[in-house]
Amino acid sequence: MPFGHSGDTPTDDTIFGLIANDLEQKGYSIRHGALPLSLSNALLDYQHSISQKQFEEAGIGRGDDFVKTEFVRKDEICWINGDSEAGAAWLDWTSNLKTFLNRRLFLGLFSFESHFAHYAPGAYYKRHLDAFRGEANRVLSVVTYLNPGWQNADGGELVLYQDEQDMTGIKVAPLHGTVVVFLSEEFPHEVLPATRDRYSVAGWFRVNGSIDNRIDPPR
Ligand SMILES: O=C(O)CCC(=O)C(=O)O
Ligand SMILES: [Fe+2]
Repeated sequence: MPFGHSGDTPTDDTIFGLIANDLEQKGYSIRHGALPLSLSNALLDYQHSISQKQFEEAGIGRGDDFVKTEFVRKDEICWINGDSEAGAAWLDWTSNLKTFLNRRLFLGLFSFESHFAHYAPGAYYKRHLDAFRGEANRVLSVVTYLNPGWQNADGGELVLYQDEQDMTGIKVAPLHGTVVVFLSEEFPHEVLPATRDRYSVAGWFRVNGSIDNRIDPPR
């Protein structure tokens, strides 16, 4: 059981229950230590093993609308498929989360896409929403962080704003194993620059957006 739980760590269903309650009450959830440590470690090891050329500069939009906008974001990304053991275990964990949330909250989540992200020192992602034109079927965003030993002075916080008017937001340090989940269309957010490399996985659950009998075409 390579990515299982040791005796006194909470089970996935306990964590999923807490996330579901948060989503029901607030529309977002911030849970430290929610990702099993063995899975966080495996994802971090795997991310370090991916060669630089497999990472791409991140852009905005998809298909013909895709643009690289340095002004908006400066991270590098690598999409996750199930080919690696760590990637498969992550997709398994998020699939279980999806099933749990669909049962509890009737969200109708259908598919999931996710990528590793690397923010070099000074990199950022300006305030944005995750669901925009052509991607209105992104329903739920999930982010987890892979940064053992992160200090407050390292910066790199996610700032989650309650709505378009909120200019203060809630700051979340990108601590190893912290999981943040929020409704993609409701919460503007940004990533502040850090003084060290910042590693994460960002993903999105979508409802079924089938077009022309192509089932929920991916990005
Ligand atoms: O890394 C984070 O904290 C958030 C990343 C993000 O907002 C995104 O990739 O859309
Ligand atoms: Fe985002």
